[in-house]
Amino acid sequence: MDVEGQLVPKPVYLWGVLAVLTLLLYCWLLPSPIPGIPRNESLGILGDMPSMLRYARRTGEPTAWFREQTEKLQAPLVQVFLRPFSKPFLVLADFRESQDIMMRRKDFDRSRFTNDLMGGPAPNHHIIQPTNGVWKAHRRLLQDLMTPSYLGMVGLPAVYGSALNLVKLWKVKAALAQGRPFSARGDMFFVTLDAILGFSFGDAFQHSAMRPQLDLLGSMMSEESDRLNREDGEGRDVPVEFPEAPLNEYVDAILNAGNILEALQSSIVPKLTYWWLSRKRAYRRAHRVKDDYIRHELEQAVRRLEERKEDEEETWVRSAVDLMVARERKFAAQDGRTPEYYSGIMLDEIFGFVVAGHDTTSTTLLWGLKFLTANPHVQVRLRERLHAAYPSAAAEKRTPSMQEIAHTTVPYLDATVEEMLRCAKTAPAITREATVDTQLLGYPVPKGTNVFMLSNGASFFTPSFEIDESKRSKASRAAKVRKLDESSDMAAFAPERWLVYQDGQETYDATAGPQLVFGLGTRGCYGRRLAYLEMKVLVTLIVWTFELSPVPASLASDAAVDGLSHQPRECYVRLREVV
Ligand code: HEM
Repeated sequence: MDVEGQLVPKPVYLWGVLAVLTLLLYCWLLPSPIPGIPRNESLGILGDMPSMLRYARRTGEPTAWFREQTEKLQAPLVQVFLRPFSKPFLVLADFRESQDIMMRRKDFDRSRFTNDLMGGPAPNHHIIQPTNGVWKAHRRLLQDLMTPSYLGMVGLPAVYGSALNLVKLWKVKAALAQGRPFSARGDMFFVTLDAILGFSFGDAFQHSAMRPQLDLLGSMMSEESDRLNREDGEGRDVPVEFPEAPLNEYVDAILNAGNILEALQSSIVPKLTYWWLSRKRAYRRAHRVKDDYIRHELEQAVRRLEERKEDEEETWVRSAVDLMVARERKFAAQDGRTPEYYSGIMLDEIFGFVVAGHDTTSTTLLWGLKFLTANPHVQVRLRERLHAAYPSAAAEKRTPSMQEIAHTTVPYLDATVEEMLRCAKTAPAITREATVDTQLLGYPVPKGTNVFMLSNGASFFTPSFEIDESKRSKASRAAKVRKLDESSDMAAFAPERWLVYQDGQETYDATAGPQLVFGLGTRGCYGRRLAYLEMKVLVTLIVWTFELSPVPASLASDAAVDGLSHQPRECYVRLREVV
């Protein structure tokens, strides 16, 4: 006993209580795993976050970190802890199970993760909605935009026109570069931008990104070419750096308003990051200019619509915006309300086309150029098939016309584009959220758990993990899924994996390999048909017109960076005209 008759002095007692409380708090904050699902052991309260951030800083590819966890833990389903004090995220590396979740299961839906990302910049876009009445109402406005007839009427001219501009630009660049390589990044960015803006706003769209590039380079004199070659070094392998014309201010604003997504994508607290970034003057300005511009395009479309009679067919429609205002008028009449042509929904859905459809397509094409450059035999085979498919164009030494392309099927082209999409890993992970307590591969999955389904590892580029059939869902077991051939080199770029031969005929088979780049099921990519169209037209015109000659190894690295999509760090081409 001490002098005051206490067993333990008061300060010591208080320190003890504090220590116990701290310990309890620490234990409470520690990651609470889902029983049984493999994970990294001995994690602190920050979970896997430090490891993931270190990896992301070192490589620029956080999505590869996810793949590495499945490889390290040797399991098709693992759990990781990525946000402070939050539930685990599941990582699934199995094509068949991912297909099942997206195509058959009702207990998984759009993840709130998407809302964290897009909810700030585009709060009225359907991508953030669960599959409910609101989502359906938005999609009703866009209905038919991706039908073959609409794509033929609006999508194809927009894509073909911008592809022709690319060919023109590259002819000029090939002549100026005199056999030296140059970066294709800006050109792919511009050509896909024109395609999606032409699709969204129609042929009245004034602000092409490609035309100023053409004007700028077209005006360069031959002395300029000598200067470019002299200044940049004499070696055949030293890349030429071409000047780039600035973008129109509206186009620039649309892109800048979308660029914020890159910062949100890499943030561990995206909502807070959005709150902070959206206060910056540059962002507020870009957002305002972008909205003003879209409103202006909507006004033009409403004017065109009002020049039409009420009951007229939609044959006048020349852009996504035209179709949307026509639909809005129709639905408003059906519902007995005034049309809301300039609502946040209209603005965000149109903005969404550009954001969702531009970077993704441009990135996939950049990878595609790298794959073609590294695989000259694929170029040769594809060019042969194209010449056989368009004999008149080949005989007349001209580019295949838009109509010829629209009405011809070239299986080897389809296979090449599909293989580009697989190997590019443009969207290396698709996310879904459990809407109820459920099960995955035999493990309990609490409601609200997010699952990242990978397309950059096992069952895509390396053989699938062994999975006990009894652990799969009933629907998965019942579905007659084809066992994919995993005996060939899965990591290789080989369009042939998508081809089958029937009666000696080469045929493209979209189910012959694993593909998740567009997601799947009801919530799969809305714009995939437009993306295929763009890729087919651009790959056709590029391979028809140019040989993509090898570039030095120092310009051909596979390094990538995860932004809005999984982008190559560099993409150089060396062009030789072949028509
Ligand atoms: C190579 C090009 C493209 C890739 C790789 C791509 C990829 C994706 C992916 C992975 C998703 C999420 C799918 C899911 O959760 O299951 C998605 C959704 C979406 N994409 Fe694409 N996309 C591409 C082109 C386009 C284009 C050209 C457009 C528009 C014109 C577009 C519009 C959309 C929209 C609106 C959604 C949301 C669908 C919904 O939530 O219901 N995408 N895309």
